[in-house]
Amino acid sequence: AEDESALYQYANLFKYRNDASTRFIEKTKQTDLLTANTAVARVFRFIYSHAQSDLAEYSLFPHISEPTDADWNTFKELDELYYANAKALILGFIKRDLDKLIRLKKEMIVAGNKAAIAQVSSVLSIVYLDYEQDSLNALAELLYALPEIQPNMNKAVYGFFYDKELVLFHIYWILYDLGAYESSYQYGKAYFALSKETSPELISSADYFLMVMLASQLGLFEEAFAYSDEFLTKAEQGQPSDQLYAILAKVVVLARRNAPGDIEQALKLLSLSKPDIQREDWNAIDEARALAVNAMEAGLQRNVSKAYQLISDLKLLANDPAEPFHSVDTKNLTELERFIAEYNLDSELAAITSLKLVQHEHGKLLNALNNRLDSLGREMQADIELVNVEKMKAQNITQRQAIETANLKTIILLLVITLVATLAAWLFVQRRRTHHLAYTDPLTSAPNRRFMFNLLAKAFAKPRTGNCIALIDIDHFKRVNDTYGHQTGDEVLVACSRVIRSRLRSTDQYCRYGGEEFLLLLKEISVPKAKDIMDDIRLSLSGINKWQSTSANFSVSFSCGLVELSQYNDIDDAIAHCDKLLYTAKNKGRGRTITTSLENDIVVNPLQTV
Ligand SMILES: Nc1nc2c(ncn2[C@@H]2O[C@H](COP(=O)(O)OP(=O)(O)OP(=O)(O)O)[C@@H](O)[C@H]2O)c(=O)[nH]1
Repeated sequence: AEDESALYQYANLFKYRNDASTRFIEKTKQTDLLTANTAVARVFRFIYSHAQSDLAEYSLFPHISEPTDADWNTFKELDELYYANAKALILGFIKRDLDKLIRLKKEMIVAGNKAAIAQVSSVLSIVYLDYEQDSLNALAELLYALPEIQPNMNKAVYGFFYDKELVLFHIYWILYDLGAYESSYQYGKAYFALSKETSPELISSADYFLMVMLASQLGLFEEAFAYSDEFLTKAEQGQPSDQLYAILAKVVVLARRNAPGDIEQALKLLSLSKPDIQREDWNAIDEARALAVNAMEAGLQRNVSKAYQLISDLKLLANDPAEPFHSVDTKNLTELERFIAEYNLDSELAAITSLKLVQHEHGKLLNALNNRLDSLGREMQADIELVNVEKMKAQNITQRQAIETANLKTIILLLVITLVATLAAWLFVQRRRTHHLAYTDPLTSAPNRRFMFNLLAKAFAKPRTGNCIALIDIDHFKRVNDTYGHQTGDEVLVACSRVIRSRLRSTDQYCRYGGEEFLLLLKEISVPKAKDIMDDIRLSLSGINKWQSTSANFSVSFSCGLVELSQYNDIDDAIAHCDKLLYTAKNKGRGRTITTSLENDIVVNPLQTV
């Protein structure tokens, strides 16, 4: 007969499954796992035989085969949660059958068993993470599981049941890997807070290191120092490499805070932690320690090339399979490298500015992602309700087989689509921004010379009859600056650009050509018509006499040279002649347009009150 208390005892063995065979067998002998002929025992024997291949030798049942559907049905009726876990472990880690695992999750959704769904989701997340290298889907599953998964209150079944600490831990690291540092820090905080209560021994040195790096990077120095001090204390009982990283982490916090005396203290910490024995006696750890300490020292002293060299030597050492390093070392080293780069960018204002720009966009992208993620965790209830509605509908029309839980797939798909779309949008914005910066005048938002020359080159490439260019220069602009100040001068330039833009036809183009000069390209137009447009612009501009930066009322005019392109061999000739005509316009009293064919000019509105 099936026995519920046996379940607990079998699950209890999970944590010994990788121990030496004798110890594991000794533990199993304290239960009836090796002798019971029940469905549950068969399932557990199958699970444990995977890690302990000689299990059959000790069992009454020398043939250990995969549980049958009948076994699973019996198991499920006995306890749904244990059933879901056992099956998920087999499908996820022994069979590695992702499709069946997803089907198991759907089965639990149909059953409305939240605890079981959370467990299957957790197993799914690890499968995505470890076997599929798919951290996004892993993240989706973890966030899905998070609201319903329980903290590790019962260490006896640790491992067989996934706990909230583990889920938070994975979210913390995945978000960090995705570059979502702020969210990573938030989940890290939750992970630390919970684990300190339930299982502080499971918080690793790498967890601490990252937490200190994240807090300090986010400027949360109080928290950073708190984590750093805990790390130092904990590292005292740890490996020499733990102690080293604890010191390096503290150095980073000091350097990032950079209060008076911080750098000195950081350098002192570094010099104290250099290996003190003779170089000939160094082992790999000493070597690594010296490299790391010297790299940080060089970084703090702004000797960047030396720092990078040392870090790269260190990475070589850490990647050497012969040496006793963890894989996390490489991750930690990347963090250190990032810190040194960031610290030394200080002197390069330009680089920092552009970096900030990028980070700003990056921030927006991550916000979008974070928002999507926040809502994901709350989807489980919706899924269950949806399935219930579907189930009722299906019962009504006696089509029970048509219960679809496509919603699950939709969530994950949506997440991926959102991410890809925001990434694409971000890249697009970046490209647009670069393009915009390269081709736009920042003051007037008019296209710049470079942009115009591209267009002019094209205008010259085609038969160019009927295309005109006009060069505009604001009259007595220096006086505007001298009388009302540069800010007002700027305002006039912006107004002028705006008027030009509003008066041009859609086929025309213009640019800010120089200080107070604008160059216009007017397509398929006669010289007199083009001149009309210029007069129209001048008239509109003369109507503007109120300014934000001054209470004075005045308006400005401009002089203009205008030519038709077909008369010239290249752009330079055309512009040079245009400039000459502009000069003539200035000499003739300003406020007019001079063309080759038309010498008549109307003074519309010379500068009135300046
Ligand atoms: N406020 C402001 N002034 C600028 C800018 N670019 C150039 N200037 C000023 O524009 C003025 C141009 O003056 P000038 O070329 O001497 O000629 P003008 O005063 O316009 O007189 P005419 O062209 O002879 O009518 C200079 O004083 C420049 O400092 C700008 O972006 N903002």
